[in-house]
Amino acid sequence: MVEITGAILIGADAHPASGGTFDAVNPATGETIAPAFAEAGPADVDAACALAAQAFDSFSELAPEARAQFLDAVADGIAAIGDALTDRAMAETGLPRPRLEGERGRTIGQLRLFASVVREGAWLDVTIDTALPERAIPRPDLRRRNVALGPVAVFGASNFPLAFSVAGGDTASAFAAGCPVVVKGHPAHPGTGELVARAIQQAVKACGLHPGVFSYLPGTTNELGGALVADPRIKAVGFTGSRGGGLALVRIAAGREEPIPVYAEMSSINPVILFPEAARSRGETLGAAFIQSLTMGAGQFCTNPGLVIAFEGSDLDAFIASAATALGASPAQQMLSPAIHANFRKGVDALASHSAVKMVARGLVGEGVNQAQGALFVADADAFEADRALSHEVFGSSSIIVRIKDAAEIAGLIAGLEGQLTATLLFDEADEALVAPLIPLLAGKAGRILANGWPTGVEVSHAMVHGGPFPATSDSRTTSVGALAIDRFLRPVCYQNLPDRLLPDALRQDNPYKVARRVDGAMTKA
Ligand SMILES: NC(=O)c1ccc[n+]([C@@H]2O[C@H](COP(=O)([O-])OP(=O)(O)OC[C@H]3O[C@@H](n4cnc5c(N)ncnc54)[C@H](O)[C@@H]3O)[C@@H](O)[C@H]2O)c1
Ligand SMILES: O=CCCC(=O)C(=O)O
Repeated sequence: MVEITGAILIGADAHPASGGTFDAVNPATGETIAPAFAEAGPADVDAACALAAQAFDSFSELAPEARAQFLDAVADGIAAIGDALTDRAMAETGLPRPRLEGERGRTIGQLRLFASVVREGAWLDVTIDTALPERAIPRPDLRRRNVALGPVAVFGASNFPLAFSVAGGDTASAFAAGCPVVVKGHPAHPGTGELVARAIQQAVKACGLHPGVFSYLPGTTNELGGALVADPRIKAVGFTGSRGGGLALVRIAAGREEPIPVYAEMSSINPVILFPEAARSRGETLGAAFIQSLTMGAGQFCTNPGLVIAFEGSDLDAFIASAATALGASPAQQMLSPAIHANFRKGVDALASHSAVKMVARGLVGEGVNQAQGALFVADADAFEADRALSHEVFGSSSIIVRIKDAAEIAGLIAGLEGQLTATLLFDEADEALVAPLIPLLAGKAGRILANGWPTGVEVSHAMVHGGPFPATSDSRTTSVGALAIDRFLRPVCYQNLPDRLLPDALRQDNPYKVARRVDGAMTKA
């Protein structure tokens, strides 16, 4: 059984606290959970980054099969922790067991997906333009492959303590690319973080890798995160969390002597557009389904549907009545931390006291501390457009329904929105003439467009995009979930006229990795 000691894990070592400590807190009781956790400091950042830099050359040039085996070993290690992991995560986050078991499965599946991506080799993007010495202007032999960027700093998210944390999508995709990782642990689940970090540490050892491939820095301070991003040996950053936190890291990264990319996933209200025929034919059913999505995980999903745009009238009234009934009967839910609960309360109170907004339902009041009582509001389109604050994310189960008079208003509302992770269209066939012209507009605003579904519940797959224009992310060209996430940590290098014996294995004539290649413009099979 893996023990939680509160240590800082740097490479193969575990360092007890030498400076301050902090406590894990059970958000359901407010009680601290032992042990005390070491606050990592600047010397730990320095040591972790130095080791990561030393590990880079060997890890980044590892054969794909060996790196895939490492990812599989991390997955196996997390599975082997068993109930101790979900028990600790429940105590630290207040999330229910089935949710955490599902999230553990997703985390393990995500690591295995990246193992398969690494094995398949398309990420290398091997491209060969053979020499044309007889051409009027001779062409040299040109061979391109992708290489890893360098050590990556990962900031675990509070709301997915497994799938978006220590061994979450950022870490898995950085490892897959060949980048050592230094994780700044989220202070709301330090014990969960340490259990996973120790599983990674063991996988590094079992696979015979350089210990600097992974380090774990627990801590509460902004200084710790800032120092990590500022360290010159870090070459990219993965982050999921608040807009303020993400932007602070973007600024630090941009202000370095060598600026580096920050892939921050921050804030989204995930607009849903309800079309007239769908509202007429199944408004009541949709109202109840909306509340299920809204209240999933106490609304602490970045994909939470925080805005519904719908045509005013009796069908919308039926949708609202059904949603209000469902929300009115929905129990209060535990939130992740006192700070997140306080933020939620502040956001809901601001909407509740807004003169142009009407509250139509609240969820049931909770018994314990840090419980989210869902909230549903209605406003008219002109009021919504007049105050940008109404379109800011309220992290938790709060949503606003915006009434429009006609279809002409939708384009203006969409244009006024900030960038989003998702945009959802609820329509029947008879609505399609209204839907079609909006699809290009939504593609300009969001990373994923859904038809007749709900945005919560992200599939981890090859085609998934969990990204979008600012402030959904700080870089809309990519995704933090799914196979494409590996591209964030790669860069292309072209080798011109190198003799075969000096080429990296991926580019050699005999194709030792057996990967598909583009040769003289045409794809060849592996
Ligand atoms: N949209 C989302 O997916 C999402 C997810 C989680 C949290 N949030 C929002 O963020 C709020 C706070 O939650 P959180 O603690 O998870 O996010 P956070 O952004 O406050 O913290 C995330 C991580 O970044 C670090 N960090 C934050 N600000 C920093 C700074 N200025 N410099 C260096 N490091 C910094 C923190 O220590 C932590 O490790 C929530 O109430 C919610 O509003 C949004
Ligand atoms: O909170 C961000 C991720 C949301 C997600 O992964 C999901 O909806 O499944």
